Amino acid sequence: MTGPVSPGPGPGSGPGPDPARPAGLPADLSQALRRFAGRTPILVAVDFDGVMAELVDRAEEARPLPANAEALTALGALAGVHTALVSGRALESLMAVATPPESTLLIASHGAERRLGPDAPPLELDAGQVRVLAGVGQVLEATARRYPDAWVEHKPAGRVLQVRLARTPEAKRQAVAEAEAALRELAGEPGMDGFHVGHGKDVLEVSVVRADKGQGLDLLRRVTGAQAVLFAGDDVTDEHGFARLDADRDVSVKVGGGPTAARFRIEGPEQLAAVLREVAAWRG
Ligand SMILES: O=P(O)(O)OC[C@H]1O[C@H](O[C@H]2O[C@H](CO)[C@@H](O)[C@H](O)[C@H]2O)[C@H](O)[C@@H](O)[C@@H]1O
Repeated sequence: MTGPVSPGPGPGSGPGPDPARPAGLPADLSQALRRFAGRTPILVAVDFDGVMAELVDRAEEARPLPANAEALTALGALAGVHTALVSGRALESLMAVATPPESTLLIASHGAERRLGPDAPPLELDAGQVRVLAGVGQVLEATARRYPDAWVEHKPAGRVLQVRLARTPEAKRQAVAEAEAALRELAGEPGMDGFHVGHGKDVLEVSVVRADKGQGLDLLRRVTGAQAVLFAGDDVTDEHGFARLDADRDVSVKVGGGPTAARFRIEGPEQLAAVLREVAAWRG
């Protein structure tokens, strides 16, 4: 394993701005990216919805902003840089909307599914998990039927109540509250308590496999041998990832508003490419 590489010229080290470095990021983030880029190997891990891509009404219609996709692909081509998408989406759905290059490592279903090489072993559920998943699906479908434009997304290990299109904010809250109450009842039935409930942006997620993005990042750090990790995410589920980062050597970036443990913040997906390009520029 090699040590930190020479950081090269940067802010304050010359008479003017470095022409190779894109302008526009806050100075403290820029400096953190410079330190991050000076380690080898590094891992750049990015959430998909709300980070690589703008949020849209129908999950299957989300696409990465072209500038983000180009910048992540370019980073992944650099020596000593690993790239990853770390998403709550099912692996198949993530691959369909993100169309990442083969070199991009994929953590999907919040960590329950992964593609770390040419073959991604399929997620296998035991009979008990299959039964619980069916029960969860019935509960969420019953709720969705009562709310026009609510629908249920299927994943190999979970079901998601999608309420983004529900008519009013009150209808969204009520649909989620009803589903939670019905799930509590389900958990009281014999052998049916093996599920985990999480919240996201206009979604109620239920999984029969316990996994989170923090575990996903730990795994990526292990398999890549990364000396430092950058993780950018926008949702509450990404806080599990931020919590696993080291304040000194890693870089955590919250995308958009809301409380967070991340050290840095950018306004939205349209600012991500600048972050990625800056890492590439500091790597030289
Ligand atoms: O971890 P992520 O990559 O951010 O995935 C989290 C969830 O993303 C999807 O839902 C979100 O994006 C949809 C499309 O923009 C949007 O309609 C929805 O309201 C968002 O919550 C996906 O459908 C979920 O399964 C993921 O868990």
